[in-house]
Amino acid sequence: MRKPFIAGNWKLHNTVRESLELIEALKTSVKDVTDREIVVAPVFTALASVSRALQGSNISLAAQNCYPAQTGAFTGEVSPSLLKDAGCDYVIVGHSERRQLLGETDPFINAKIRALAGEGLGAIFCIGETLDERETDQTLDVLHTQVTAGLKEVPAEAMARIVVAYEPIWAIGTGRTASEDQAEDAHAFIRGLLQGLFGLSVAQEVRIIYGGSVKPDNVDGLMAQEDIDGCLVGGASLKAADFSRIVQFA
Ligand SMILES: O=C(CO)COP(=O)(O)O
Repeated sequence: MRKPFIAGNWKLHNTVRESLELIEALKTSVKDVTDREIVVAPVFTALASVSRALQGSNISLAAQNCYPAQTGAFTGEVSPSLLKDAGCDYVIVGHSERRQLLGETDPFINAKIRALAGEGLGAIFCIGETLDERETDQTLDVLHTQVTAGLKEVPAEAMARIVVAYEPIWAIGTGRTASEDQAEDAHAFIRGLLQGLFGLSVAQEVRIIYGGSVKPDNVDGLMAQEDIDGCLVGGASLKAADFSRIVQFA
């Protein structure tokens, strides 16, 4: 039985004060939820404060990025061990915004996932196709490449802490969600890829979550699909009422 995993990716939003206001509102509205894993990913500068505010709550903390080395001459970068020290349980890796805007490649993303696994941290591993790739029937090829390259040489034991996020790029921030069938087809395909890489029992345990314009009014239908185990929410995670409704999907 896969526990639903609902994560809010705050992207480049919210000062420390705004982050704390959002967290206080969210803590109150989801305090009775026990059957779902709830995660928020603030900006780096708010991690320590949000971590303190989350102590004793049912919400976990994620960072939005990491560098695949623990220490060294890497100006401006942050390592998995420092993120763990700051209170993080998860790190988002491979987000399409970083792939597209910052040129992150599959091997680099793979190195981050292995570094996180080595530190015992979870990864929220994002994959997904562009609109052009979908329209030219390349979606499954793209997902195949991203999954096999991103999870190369990742130990099967680490998969218990890795959540795969299917985020079709054309659905991110556009208000255009993948249909329930489109999302379910992609998720079932990804689960099959995981089975090929790690075997049936691992594939059945890994949470595969959907991201791309998830809102209070479409979450219930998405979550009703067999292979959709949660959501990675951008815009709607910045409003406590919307995110709390998404967490408490029907
Ligand atoms: O990129 C996303 C989450 O990582 C999705 O963003 P939106 O929910 O704003 O479409």
